[in-house]
Amino acid sequence: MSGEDKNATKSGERALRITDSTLRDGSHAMAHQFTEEQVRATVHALDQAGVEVIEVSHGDGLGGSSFNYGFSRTDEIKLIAAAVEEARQARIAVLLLPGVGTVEDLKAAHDAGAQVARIATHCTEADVSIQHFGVARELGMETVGFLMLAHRIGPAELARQARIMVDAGAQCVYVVDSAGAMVLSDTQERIAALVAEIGRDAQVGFHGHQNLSLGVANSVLAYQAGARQIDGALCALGAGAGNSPTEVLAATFDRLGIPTGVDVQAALAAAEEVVKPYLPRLPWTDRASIVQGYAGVYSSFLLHAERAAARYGVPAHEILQRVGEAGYVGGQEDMIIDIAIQLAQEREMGDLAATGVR
Ligand SMILES: C[C@H](O)CC(=O)C(=O)O
Ligand SMILES: [Mn+2]
Repeated sequence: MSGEDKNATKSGERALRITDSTLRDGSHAMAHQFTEEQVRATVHALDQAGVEVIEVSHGDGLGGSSFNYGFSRTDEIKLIAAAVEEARQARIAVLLLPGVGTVEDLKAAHDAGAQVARIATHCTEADVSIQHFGVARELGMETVGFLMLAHRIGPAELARQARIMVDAGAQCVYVVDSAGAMVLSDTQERIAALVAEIGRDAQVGFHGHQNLSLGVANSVLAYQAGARQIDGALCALGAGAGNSPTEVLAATFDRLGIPTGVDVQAALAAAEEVVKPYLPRLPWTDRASIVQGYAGVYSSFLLHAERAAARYGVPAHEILQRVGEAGYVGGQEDMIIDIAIQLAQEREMGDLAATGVR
C-alpha cells in the first residue's frame, strides 16, 4: 500500500486519523479490569463520535493476561467480539507484542472480527515483528507498526527500524513515546526522519503519553512533521499519566482547522458521560508519573511500581527513577520488585547506621 490514506474518502476531507486506545492503553490504568458493559458503552460512544479505529486488547497486547503483566477480568477475545458487535462504522484494532502474544492470538482476534493489527516491538527490535506482519497481511488485516520507547534511540536509527517494519508489510509505523519523555523537537525530528525514510510507502503515526503534559502538543507537532495517524484515549485513560486525550485532540485539531472526522461534542460527551463515571481514578501527572517522563520509564510500569512501593515501604518515584537509570524495557516488570527490595534494604542499612548499630 502506498503512503496515501485509503480511508481518507470515508470522512470526506479528513487530514489525519485518530485511533482511540481507551480500551487497550486504558487497560493498564484499569489494572486490566474492563467489563464487557464498559467496552460496549465506550465503543458505542466512540463509534457515534466518528472515531474510525478503536483498539481493544489487554494493556500489554494480545496474550498479556498473566502473572507478570496482570490478569484480565474478562477474556480479551470476548471483549473484542463485543466491540465488533457494537461498532457500526469503526474498525476494531488489536495490539500484539511478539513474544507476549503469538500469531495464534492474532488469528483468534481476527476470527472475532478485528480488522487492524498493531504490532509493537521495542524501538531497536523491529525484526521480531516480521512474521506477524506477514500473517496479518495474509489475513487481510490493516497493519500498523509500533516502535516503543522511541525516545531511547535517535531519529536515523528509528527510521531504519521503521523501514524493517514496512518491508515486512506495515502500512503505517508509529513513533511511540511510551515514557511520555519526548519534548517537542524530539517528536518533530523522529517523525520527520520516518516520513523521509518510509513516507513513499507507508504512513507515519504518533502515540503520546502525558507524563510531561506534552501528549497533545507533541501530537500537533507530529502532524505538522507529516504524521497522519495519531493515538488518543478518552479522559486520557492510559498508562502513566495517561495518553493524549482523544477529546482534546479532536478539539485542538478542529481549532487548527485540521479535519479528523471526529465530532468534538460527541467526543466530549463520550469522555464525560461514558468513561469518566467508570474510572477508578483519573490519570494524573503526579510525582511518580512525572518521574516516568523525566527519567524515560515505560508508562505501564506505574501501577507495578505503586504496588511494589506499598509492599516494601519505599516511594514509587524512587523505584521509577532507578528503573529509568537501569534502562529497563517492557517485559522486565519483575525488576521493579528487585529495585524496591534494594531500596528497602538501603533504607534499613541507613536507619541502622543512623542509630549506630553495626
Ligand atoms: C504495551 C505498551 O503499553 C504499548 C504502548 O502503548 C506504549 O508503549 O506506549
Ligand atoms: Mn502507550
